[in-house]
Amino acid sequence: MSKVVSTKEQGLFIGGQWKRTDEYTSVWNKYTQKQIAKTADATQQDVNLAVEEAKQASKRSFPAYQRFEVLTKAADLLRKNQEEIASLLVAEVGKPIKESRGEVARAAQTLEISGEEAKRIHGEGVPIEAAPGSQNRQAFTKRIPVGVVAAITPFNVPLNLVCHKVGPAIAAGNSVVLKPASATPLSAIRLTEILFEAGLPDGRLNLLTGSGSKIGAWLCENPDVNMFTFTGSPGVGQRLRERAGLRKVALELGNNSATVIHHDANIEEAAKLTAQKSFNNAGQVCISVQRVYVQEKIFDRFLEKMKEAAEELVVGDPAQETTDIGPMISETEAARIENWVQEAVKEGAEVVSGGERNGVIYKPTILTNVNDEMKVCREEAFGPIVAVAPYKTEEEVIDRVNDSEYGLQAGIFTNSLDFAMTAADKIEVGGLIINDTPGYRVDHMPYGGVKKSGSGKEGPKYAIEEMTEERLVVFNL
Ligand SMILES: NC(=O)c1ccc[n+]([C@@H]2O[C@H](COP(=O)([O-])OP(=O)(O)OC[C@H]3O[C@@H](n4cnc5c(N)ncnc54)[C@H](O)[C@@H]3O)[C@@H](O)[C@H]2O)c1
Ligand SMILES: O=C[C@H](O)CS(=O)(=O)O
Repeated sequence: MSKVVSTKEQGLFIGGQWKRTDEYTSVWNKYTQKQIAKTADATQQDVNLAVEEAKQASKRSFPAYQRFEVLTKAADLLRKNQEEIASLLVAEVGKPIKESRGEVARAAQTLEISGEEAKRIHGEGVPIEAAPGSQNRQAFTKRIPVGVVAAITPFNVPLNLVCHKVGPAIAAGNSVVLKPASATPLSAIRLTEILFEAGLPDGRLNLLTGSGSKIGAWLCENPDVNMFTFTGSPGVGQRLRERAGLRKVALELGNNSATVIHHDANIEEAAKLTAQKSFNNAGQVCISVQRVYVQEKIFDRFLEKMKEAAEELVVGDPAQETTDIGPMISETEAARIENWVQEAVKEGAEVVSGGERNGVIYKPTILTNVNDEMKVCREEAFGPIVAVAPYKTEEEVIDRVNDSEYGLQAGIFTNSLDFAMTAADKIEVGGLIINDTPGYRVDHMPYGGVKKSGSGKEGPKYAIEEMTEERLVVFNL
């Protein structure tokens, strides 16, 4: 059966073959609200077939150098098809074209780095002979692929975050059963085609589309899944961990990222970067700036500069080259954000900029006169809103940043080495970014949070460690 799917009804990809189903779900252009494709709805039988194909493939030889060749060729194919794939992201996410091109470029880097790391997987010698009575023994460790990795991914960065799971899993010698977000599955489907065009052996990647709750449950029920790697909301992640039992689970979850603007910061630069990273992808980014704490001496000047920067952003059609901010993933989500802002205003917050919705578009919104108990400060907004508040002392602001159930990344703009190093010791996050926002990420860095932001690290080198087991081998000579 051809691996090239119809342009309108996309099937499942199992054991190297595209498979049609009885039921399909529509995928919509998030700006025009027009149907752009239909994707297959997997059944439990499909899930079990995909896991079996993955399990059998994981037993077949696929040496590290071949894994390197496949992943680096796939990276090249992503770059070669960048415009086509970026257009897919514009349609299925509503992500502005210039940002979508950036995601394709980063996805290629993620696969390329994964390929390079495939050649660096190693154990270590163990000086077992140093133990009394073991002078005649030798020992070392080996890194062994876990086998079948179930990967479940979110809607907002649907290509690169799939690459952050599929790339390391393949690099480590595993097989993958991938379930992309139901709202944005098309880029994952295209990536699947590209990986097999690059020579990935049948069964090494199996793509299931359909209901997350159903497929998630069926994957948890299947004992041949050796590991789960999930990126998404904390509630779903926690439920998955509960159902996975004793199997490995890597969780990349939510955040309500804080940024601190200290009195010695470069105000213009901080305001521009903070505005950009508060509103890119319509704020639908796990490390989107949501809380901004500004030292009271510079509060008014910073707020004025941030308002200016926010109001320079072009809001509208994501297919236009000039657009900076496109629609949210759905009108329901845009209405939710509208309600959050209205609730904050009723509690005393002031709208400095934005505060307006037009269907799926919610304008970049800056709130002040907020308190730390408001929903816009306490929970994850995952939308184009940011709360800005003054602070007096370094001790106070560190406590306020830490007063959160989340801990993915935080940012501090300061030229004080002392403050920066104190924060590095005291701020409870997986990543602290000095003189930039928490929205900073490059794809080879260790990335992952604490508290309700999850557990485990991504970035190919680190994900590979989690997707392998370290086995000790001892020789009694
Ligand atoms: N930490 C990170 O790296 C990171 C990156 C991107 C997004 N996120 C988080 O993801 C969330 C937004 O993405 P979303 O709305 O797609 O998240 P979501 O949790 O609604 O869905 C994520 C994935 O899980 C699937 N799913 C839904 N219910 C499930 C269930 N019961 N069992 C198994 N799978 C299920 C969905 O179909 C989707 O594929 C935000 O909380 C955001 O912070 C985190
Ligand atoms: O949404 C969260 C993503 O992990 C941020 S990034 O696109 O990987 O930088």
